Amino acid sequence: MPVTDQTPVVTLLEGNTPLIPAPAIAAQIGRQVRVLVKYDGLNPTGSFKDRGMTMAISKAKEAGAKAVICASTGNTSASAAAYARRGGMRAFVLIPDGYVALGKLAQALLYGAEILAIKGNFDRALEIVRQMAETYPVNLVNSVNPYRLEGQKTAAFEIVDNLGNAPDWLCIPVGNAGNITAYWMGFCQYHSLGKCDRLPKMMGFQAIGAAPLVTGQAVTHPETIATAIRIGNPASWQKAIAVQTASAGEFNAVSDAEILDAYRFLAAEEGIFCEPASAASVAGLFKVKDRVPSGATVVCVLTGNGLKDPDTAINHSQNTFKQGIEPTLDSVAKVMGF
Ligand SMILES: Cc1ncc(COP(=O)(O)O)c(/C=C/C(=O)C(=O)O)c1O
Repeated sequence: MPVTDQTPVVTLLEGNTPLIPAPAIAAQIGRQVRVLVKYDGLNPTGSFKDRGMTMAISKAKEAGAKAVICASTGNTSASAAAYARRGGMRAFVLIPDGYVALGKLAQALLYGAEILAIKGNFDRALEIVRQMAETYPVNLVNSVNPYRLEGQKTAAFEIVDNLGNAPDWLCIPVGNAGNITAYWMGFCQYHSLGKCDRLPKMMGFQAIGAAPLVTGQAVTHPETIATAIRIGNPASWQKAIAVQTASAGEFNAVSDAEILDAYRFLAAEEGIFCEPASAASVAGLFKVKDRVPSGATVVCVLTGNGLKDPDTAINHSQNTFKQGIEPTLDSVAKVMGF
């Protein structure tokens, strides 16, 4: 890691998230395919961003920064705020007004972020914060900051440490494309250290309404219910293409309906509540399941905790609950069907 004894360590003990076997997903594929999910929603602020933020904020503090800035669809702003405030710095966050999930807004507010909700999307916000960091004394902590990727690559380290090798396939949701780039960095670094004797096929998935890496064209008005990946012009576009080429990987698109089906399946069949964007990795695996080699080991990255987006959970749950039940044993037993 690019740190020295002089680097202050701003940490919330992020990382070391569980790699959970997913037998119900594997059963949908068959052919002795093994599926595990890397549940990075269990990081301190509830998403994988913490891995990169501990590094970016520690290095910003080392450089004497007094303030950091980021554009965000929500998770970056929550994580930047938590770590910057812990590091004694101000955190300015630009978010697309009206398109940030409730939990993420709650976090940014409570962590003390200085929130600027712009009348534009993430891509426009990113353009502005890049100009801000060039003009004013604020340190940019979006994933164009290389220290973010250096932190996020640790998830790949953990997967290899846990499996004893790299998986055959890695399925991951893609927005700004920093995370897929970071995972590949981690697998390659571990491979060069002899910690694994293979590299995974990197399978990136985008929402159909926000899939520039699939179509090859930037999307001016990206739209998807998975607001975390509602991004039309990925900052790490070229790096992601390089990962696709080097890993013989693919970028595929999944519909919002497919994302929501996988989102509900993960919760109701595996007991794992992730946010909609994260479920794109499983929706994508389901979509290409006939092409998974028999006996392969597949890891799907679940990038954010489901609690981040309670509105989508309530509005798109296919579950209901009965109300106004009389508070007696008989009434309850009757409703339960006894
Ligand atoms: C849950 C979740 N899953 C996947 C992604 C895509 O990762 P990248 O491909 O590295 O962008 C994001 C990204 C969110 C932001 O970009 C932000 O928070 O500003 C996310 O929050």
